[in-house]
Amino acid sequence: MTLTEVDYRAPGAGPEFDRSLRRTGFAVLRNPPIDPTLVPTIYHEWLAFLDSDAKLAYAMDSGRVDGYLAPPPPGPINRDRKELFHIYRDGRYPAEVSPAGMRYFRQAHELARTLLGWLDLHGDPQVTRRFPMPTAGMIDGSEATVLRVQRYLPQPAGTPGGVPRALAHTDINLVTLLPTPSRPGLQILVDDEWTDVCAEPGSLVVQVGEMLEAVSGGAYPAALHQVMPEPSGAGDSRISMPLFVHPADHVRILPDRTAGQFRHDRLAELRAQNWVAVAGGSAATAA
Ligand SMILES: O=C(O)CCC(=O)C(=O)O
Ligand SMILES: [Fe+2]
Repeated sequence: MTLTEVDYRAPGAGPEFDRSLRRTGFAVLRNPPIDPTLVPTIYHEWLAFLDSDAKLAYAMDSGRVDGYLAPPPPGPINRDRKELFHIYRDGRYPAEVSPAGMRYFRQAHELARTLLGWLDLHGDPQVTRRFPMPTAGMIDGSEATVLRVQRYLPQPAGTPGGVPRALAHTDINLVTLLPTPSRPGLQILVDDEWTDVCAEPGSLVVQVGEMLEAVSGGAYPAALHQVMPEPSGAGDSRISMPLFVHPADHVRILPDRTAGQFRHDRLAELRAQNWVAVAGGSAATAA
């Protein structure tokens, strides 16, 4: 399948974005209105931070949802081998890095609001009319949105080529904004085929999450995605930085479930399935 890319600045970007989301569950957005120096700066600074022991002072102890989560110990290969740091608007932020991560959070969140507004403007009124409120308004005042800076460890020598770096999953939130990671590997299932989504640096992949699928009665299908190793084998570590955009907790996603309940229930299910779930976003690792 050929990937359609939506140029944020082009006339017709809104309707094209909406069509792509409805047809495939995701869209690749070029020229997003985000300072282009931020993502490379963050990858550079956070690689050094994650290489240091300073990260350990921010451990995501039990009960906390912000901060640093270590990779799983070596062992079964069917676990996502990555370490990560969760940044919430009001959560801990490392003193060892510049404020670029926080600036990115704010700019990407503002962009998410604009993109959800495109659904209100250009979506099928039959679908959006049934939403409990305008889509863009769903994220106003949300405290659950989380920016995850994560590093996949290099694959150990001898790892079979077909073992994913991130197991296939859907994100539980409304939409996810993913700037181009430091290495390729992301695949999204489109028409029953795993499709490589390898956008050029400076682009953003926007994925539909389970809450947007639920609130739209399936009109916007959640993107099933995974991260595959590079064909060359072992490979480098890989940094990616999804922003999991959540509605405010009170927003009614289903007649019997608010966004807060939806998140709580899905995280409980993921824990029960042995995913090491991290409140706020998708599950981080599977055991
Ligand atoms: O690293 C990527 O490319 C995707 C990450 C992802 O899907 C996730 O963390 O939920
Ligand atoms: Fe994901």
